[in-house]
Amino acid sequence: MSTRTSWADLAANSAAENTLAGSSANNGSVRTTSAAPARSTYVPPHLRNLVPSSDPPAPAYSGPATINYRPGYGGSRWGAPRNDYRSGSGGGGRSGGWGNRSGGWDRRREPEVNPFGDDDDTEQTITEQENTGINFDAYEDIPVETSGENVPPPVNTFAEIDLGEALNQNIRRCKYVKPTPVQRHAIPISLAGRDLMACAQTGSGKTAAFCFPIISGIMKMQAQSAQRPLRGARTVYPLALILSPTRELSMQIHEEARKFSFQTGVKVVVVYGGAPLNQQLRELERGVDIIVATPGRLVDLLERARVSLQMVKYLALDEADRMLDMGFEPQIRKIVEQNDMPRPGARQTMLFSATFPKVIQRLASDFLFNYVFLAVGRVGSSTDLIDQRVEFVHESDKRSHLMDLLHAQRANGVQGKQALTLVFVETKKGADSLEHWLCVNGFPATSIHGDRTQQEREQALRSFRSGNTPILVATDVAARGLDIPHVAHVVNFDFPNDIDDYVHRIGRTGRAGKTGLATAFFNEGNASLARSLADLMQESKQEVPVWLSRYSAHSSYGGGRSRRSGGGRFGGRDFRRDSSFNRGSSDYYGGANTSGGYGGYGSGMSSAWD
Ligand SMILES: Nc1ncnc2c1ncn2[C@@H]1O[C@H](COP(=O)(O)OP(=O)(O)OP(=O)(O)O)[C@@H](O)[C@H]1O
Repeated sequence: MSTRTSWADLAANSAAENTLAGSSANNGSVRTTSAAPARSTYVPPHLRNLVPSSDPPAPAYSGPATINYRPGYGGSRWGAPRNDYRSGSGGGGRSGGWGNRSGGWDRRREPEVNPFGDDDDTEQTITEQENTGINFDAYEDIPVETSGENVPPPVNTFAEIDLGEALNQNIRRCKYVKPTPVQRHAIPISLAGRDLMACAQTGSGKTAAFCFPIISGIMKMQAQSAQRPLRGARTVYPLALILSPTRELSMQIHEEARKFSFQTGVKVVVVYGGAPLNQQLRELERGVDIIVATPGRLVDLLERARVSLQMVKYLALDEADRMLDMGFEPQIRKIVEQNDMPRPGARQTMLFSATFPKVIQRLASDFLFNYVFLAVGRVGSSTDLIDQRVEFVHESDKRSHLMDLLHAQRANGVQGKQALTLVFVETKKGADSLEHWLCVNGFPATSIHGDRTQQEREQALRSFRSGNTPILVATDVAARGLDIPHVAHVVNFDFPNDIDDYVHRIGRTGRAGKTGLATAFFNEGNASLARSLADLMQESKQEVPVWLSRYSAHSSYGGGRSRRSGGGRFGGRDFRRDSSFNRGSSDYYGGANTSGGYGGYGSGMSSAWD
């Protein structure tokens, strides 16, 4: 089943929806369950959150509930202003109104920090503007494809979905007036218990699309007083696992999930490499329902038997194509297949990304059971909210060209806290060197890459995010997922080796209905990507320079673009519909079926474009 994504018409109803969302959620399963006849296992509301989510008693602890990753470290190493921004920010502020509610994940031990109130006022105001001034109508014409058996229909409003009152409250606090297209489709599919492979453009709200069903599902489990097994003294048993490829993205997902789960009784903990393990262990010991993790640190915790995946009901892979490419696949298989995690079908699996090459789709189907494929927009396409420019620049001219761009920006008043510039380079050394050069030339810059310490990486991001250092030079470590308001310009100083990386990089701007600018420096060295780039630009209604068309005419698909082929204009996105994968591929399906039928494409499968 499929419908055209059309939610601009909902704008007029948004106020009514805000009201309705609350009342609808009152019918949610939390209440329903507590009123159910079988009361032998009834736990009074005031004790429900005392059912520990990990066995050992909490250690004495008086600090904040969140990991402090905001040390007072300067932004740039090269003389740009040092920033101690937010040094005075603390709790309080915006807890009024909700402070009396009886939620909270573990009130015995410490009060739940209000994630809506612990940032300074400036950022709060920015967030509100972000979401209320949002131009999601820009997505109105995006085609949506769903395929799979009995696909649950999309919703038009949050009020139509039974997410639970506490979560609905948080959605209102986030100022999310209506669901984005991917949310409209993905949330009902996940709430119906179906596995999902979802592809939607950068900045289109995928995080909430997988977080909401997980949080809502755990709230229901808690209301049913679902007990976790007796366990080893220090092992924790999360109910959901969210994996992401970078530390910073995991931290961001954690922050988002904490907001969404505020006062729901659902506890979210993040674990990632480069930060002290002990601190993360202590956090886990205080209780965890949802664990957000980078693969390496999670493997470490599994090997130490500090985390068991035995109780995992929900598995979400953000940036799923990256998680399953050659770099990460062995670790993901180890986590998902070689530990005690329930098999596909016994858990619910959700895979999300803006890009999903077919080879990776095929691999991913190992992890899924009778799943729904959802594509909002063309798989791997970029949003036309991003104004894409490509300039032919020889290697030796790149710096002076960048300088010209930055001077022009300055002259046009496009700079400062409201207009951040993100510059992507290929190598860590290149990032250091360009950062230095920019600073020396009067453009405050900082950098993020894999050779910087975690503290430095986080400080660089903070300094950029706050606008104190309005230029960030980055390797691909910052290419995916990061949601930084006010990134006005993404510069591909070095063109990436894969067109999908280009899609993710430019997707750091033009998010959530806002417009953005992306400039790429292109030269002979990138010729193999000319066709992929020209196609991508055309798809997103961009003007393709004549010289690029000429390059494109002489090049074959490269850098992953060929993976997009196979299908008509809007067809062939779900690899199961692609004849090259189906014809003569009985081995593949046979193999999958013998191991439990994962990924099969049942006879009742349907697919449609609107
Ligand atoms: N329903 C909504 N209404 C308003 N804003 C929303 C809504 N859903 C998400 N957002 C905002 O949109 C922005 C982008 O969301 P998100 O980071 O989840 O995008 P994404 O699709 O995961 O992007 P990427 O592919 O880059 O990872 C965030 O700032 C988020 O708060």
